[in-house]
Amino acid sequence: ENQIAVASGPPAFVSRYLTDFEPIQCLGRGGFGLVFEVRNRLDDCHYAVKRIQLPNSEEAREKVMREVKALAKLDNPHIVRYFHAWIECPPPVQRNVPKTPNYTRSDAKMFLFIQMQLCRKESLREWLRAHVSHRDSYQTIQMFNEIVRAVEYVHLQGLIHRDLKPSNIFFAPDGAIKIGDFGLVTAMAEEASYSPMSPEGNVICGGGFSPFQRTHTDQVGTQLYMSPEQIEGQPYNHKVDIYSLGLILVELLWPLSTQMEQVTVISQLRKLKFPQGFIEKYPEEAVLLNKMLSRNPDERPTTYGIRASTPLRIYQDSTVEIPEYLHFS
Ligand SMILES: Cc1ccc2cc(-c3c(C)ccc(C(=O)c4c(-c5ccccc5)n(C)n(-c5ccccc5)c4=O)c3N)ccc2n1
Repeated sequence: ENQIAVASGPPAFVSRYLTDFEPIQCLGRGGFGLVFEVRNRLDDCHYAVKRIQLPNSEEAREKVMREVKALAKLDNPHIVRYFHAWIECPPPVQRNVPKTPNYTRSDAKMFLFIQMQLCRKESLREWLRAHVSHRDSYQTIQMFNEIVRAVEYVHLQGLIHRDLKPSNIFFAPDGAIKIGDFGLVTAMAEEASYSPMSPEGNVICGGGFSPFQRTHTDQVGTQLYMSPEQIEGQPYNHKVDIYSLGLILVELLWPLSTQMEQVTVISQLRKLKFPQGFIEKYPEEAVLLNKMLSRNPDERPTTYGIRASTPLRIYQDSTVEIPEYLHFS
């Protein structure tokens, strides 16, 4: 007890990310986020870890934490699987900022890490581009049914996805559809000096394009699938997801080979103008889509109404009858 504590300064910072995981490759980067494929050093499994630089404002920070608490509770075969989340506060970095000769600035940043199931490298966006010539309508409707089931689960939790689009729909290693929010904030904020993603100095998110990095063209898609009420800043509800599902259904049924064609067809669909020949080929789907793409959210069906519709009815578990009053409420 006579020991005198020797002041050794603050404890050395130990990054949980660097301790528990070996980075394998960068999967995407944005202004405030990075995603890496990692190998867990203990269980030897590969995961995806998203690092989000927490905003400075307390309100914005609480919003991010609400998102994490909500996603952590989701448990559905068609929603990307959550494993763990934690926060790291690396020591502030002192560096000379060249603006003035003696100016130095410390960077104290907080990072949120989210560990999720690793999906296949291509999203539905890439899948749609790669499967233009041969596309089996039974398979695509089956895929759509899985997406609808996932959205139905989200709605039954009292949540709204708000950003359904092909680049937010991935595939599990076994091929099952997985919805999530695979995006990263795109405004390129100043890269934090502390970058836990490059511990050995050899696995970094280079400045170059990475498969999931959002490009300018990708920005074109940012609002393409968004409901009118969201774009116009009006109050909205879960029916915003139904609008996005309508546009996704058309893209699954009607192959679009270029980004230009995609933007043109979807822009027309937003005015309820279908591509030449679509209504003749898919008359029942067109009836459903006219409701899903209605400007009036109340006219759009619920996910129950979608699953009970003629084009999708055959894909349902026939023992479960969906009551009529749930088709639109
Ligand atoms: C090949 C590949 C590439 C990127 C991946 C990213 C992820 C991923 C990671 C690592 C972390 C989170 C998500 C994700 O879907 C998110 C989700 C989410 C959304 C819907 C369902 C499930 C999760 N949310 C809410 N948020 C979020 C968190 C804080 C603030 C704002 C958004 C997400 O980041 C997410 N999709 C998982 C697997 C990946 N696989």
